[in-house]
Amino acid sequence: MNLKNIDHIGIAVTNLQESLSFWETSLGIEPHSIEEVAEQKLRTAFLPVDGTEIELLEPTSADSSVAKFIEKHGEGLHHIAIRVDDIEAALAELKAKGIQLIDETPRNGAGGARIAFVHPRATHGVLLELCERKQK
Ligand SMILES: C[C@@H](C(=O)O)C(=O)SCCNC(=O)CCNC(=O)[C@H](O)C(C)(C)COP(=O)(O)OP(=O)(O)OC[C@H]1O[C@@H](n2cnc3c(N)ncnc32)[C@H](O)[C@@H]1OP(=O)(O)O
Ligand SMILES: [Co+2]
Repeated sequence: MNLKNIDHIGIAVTNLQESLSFWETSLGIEPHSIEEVAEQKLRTAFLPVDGTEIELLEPTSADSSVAKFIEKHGEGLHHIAIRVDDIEAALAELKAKGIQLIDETPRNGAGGARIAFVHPRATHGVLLELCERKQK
């Protein structure tokens, strides 16, 4: 499988503005994009950190998976995203190996990315996102 860099690290937050103000005022990192991703029922902000990014995730609905996560675990680290060249090929390879996938076909992510998740049970406790994007 042709894995690239850690594309981003997702952090679940209850209030995007308050969380952003920490990253901006304390660390001096500005978001390069803030976007609502309707399909995932959330709003995201992407903050660049030397070749990778922090993705803040604020749920926009009580039945969003991020809302459920915060309800159970509180705010905090939610997923790690690894960039791949060819997401269909990566998913086919994992499926052939019998790995438990959440998405067998890609969904729409932020910034035009195509994304798919591997179940935390398969990865020993980490929600893993595969992410294909044209450019960054
Ligand atoms: C915008 C986009 C982008 O980057 O472009 C994004 O990032 S979207 C990011 C937000 N979207 C997503 O996360 C979509 C994919 N996620 C999902 O489908 C769901 O959240 C699941 C991961 C399947 C969890 O579903 P649900 O909460 O209904 O199940 P559950 O609570 O019974 O959890 C099943 C088991 O997984 C664990 N679990 C749940 N969420 C976890 C997480 N984020 N990291 C690690 N473990 C996690 C639970 O503790 C539980 O463990 P035990 O079995 O040991 O009790
Ligand atoms: Co993500």
